[in-house]
Amino acid sequence: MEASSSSNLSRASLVTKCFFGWSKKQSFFIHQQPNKCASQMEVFVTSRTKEVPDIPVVGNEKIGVLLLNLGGPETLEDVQPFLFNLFADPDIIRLPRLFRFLQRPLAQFISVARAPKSKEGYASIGGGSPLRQITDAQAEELRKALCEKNVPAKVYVGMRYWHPFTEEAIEQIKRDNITKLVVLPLYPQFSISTSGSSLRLLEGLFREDEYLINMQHTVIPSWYQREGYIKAMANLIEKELDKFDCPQEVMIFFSAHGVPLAYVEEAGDPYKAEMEECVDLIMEELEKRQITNAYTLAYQSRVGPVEWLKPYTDETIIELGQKGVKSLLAVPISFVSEHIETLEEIDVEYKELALKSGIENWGRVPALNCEPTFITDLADAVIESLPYVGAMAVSNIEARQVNCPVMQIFK
Ligand SMILES: C=CC1=C(C)c2cc3[nH]c(cc4nc(cc5[nH]c(cc1n2)c(C)c5CCC(=O)O)C(CCC(=O)O)=C4C)c(C)c3C=C
Ligand SMILES: [Fe+2]
Repeated sequence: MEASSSSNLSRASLVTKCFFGWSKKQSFFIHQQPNKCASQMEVFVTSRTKEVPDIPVVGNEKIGVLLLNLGGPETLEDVQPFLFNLFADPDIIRLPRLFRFLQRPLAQFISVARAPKSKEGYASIGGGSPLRQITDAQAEELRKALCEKNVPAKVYVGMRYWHPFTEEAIEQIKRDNITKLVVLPLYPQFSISTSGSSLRLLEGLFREDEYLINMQHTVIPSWYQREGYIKAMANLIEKELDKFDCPQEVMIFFSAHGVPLAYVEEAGDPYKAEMEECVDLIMEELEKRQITNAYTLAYQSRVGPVEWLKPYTDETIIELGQKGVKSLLAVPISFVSEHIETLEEIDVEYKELALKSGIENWGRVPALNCEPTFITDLADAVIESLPYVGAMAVSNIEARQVNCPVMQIFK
């Protein structure tokens, strides 16, 4: 497994390089904004991190942690410009170099076409994404956990497609004169389309900026293997299983956000391999607790006409119903916060489909959000990465698997 994911990684870096290269236009200015007043547009650091006026100093160092996340529309008015930012990302719609000039017109077209359906979804979960609020809360809990472990640090939130944008967090990091930075994508498993996209953006920002290029930093590329994270997931699953009348008869249904198949098969995205290993590790942890339920992994949320990772969640639910499975526990596995795809797609659409397909008992494991074991583990991940701050990885393969500087991820 390790050897094959290593070769995938080196292939990934080659293919992403030749497909995308780097475009300066990709940075800050691509973000589309709805018509907002200036004061709204200027908000960029989380309100919670703002409440901490002084940056803690350790020796001569000011430590920062940058949490990278996707971002989500906060109002229905934000939905179309948020979708534009998402589809304008060459790591989301991968066009051959020759057709790159079509990226933004295509993003405009797709975002306008998709907005009504997407708005319906956001309307049904209260009119916007909870992602900013949850990520801010995670940042604050992480700051407290680090402080309790005697590592005072300021925690920043940088979103890829909506406020607070990564570029804005970086500007604040510079204003705060942070001297050591740990970059932590809030995605347990690495995908070109998520952590990869955010890190590519950072790479461009660092390359162009004298302060950043000299700032000591490290990246934690993926962390699904961490014991604390695995235990936190197992705890949540165990607790939800106990709510069923016959817990041992429940099928544990891991549902991960999909990616187009070509990401894995052509671009060498390690996402599928990391996802499968992650599920194995969680099941091993459950087995240690004498929980030996049947389980399966499927992929949800596909968009557009191309083939995505299979099996698809909806088709698998129907098949399980046909096979006579009566109890299902859905486990969202690729993302650590509640979001539209847990609150709407799983809780409403898939639940309805399951009940129609003959499944009688349905449950869903909540996202980790600010679960204390999880936050403590994130704090440990940050602390363990500190010795790597400023250190170079030996190879670019190593750079995608261990802590390393941004510049080495796509080397
Ligand atoms: C690990 C998680 C995610 C992967 C991998 C991922 C890939 C991916 N996503 C799209 C298209 C869309 N994603 C949308 C929302 C969305 N995606 C993720 C996570 C992953 N995406 C999250 C957490 C969210 C929701 C944020 C929120 O507002 O709560 C959307 C918008 C919603 C919708 O219209 O359905 C789109 C579109 C692609 C194309 C892709 C891989 C190439
Ligand atoms: Fe997505």
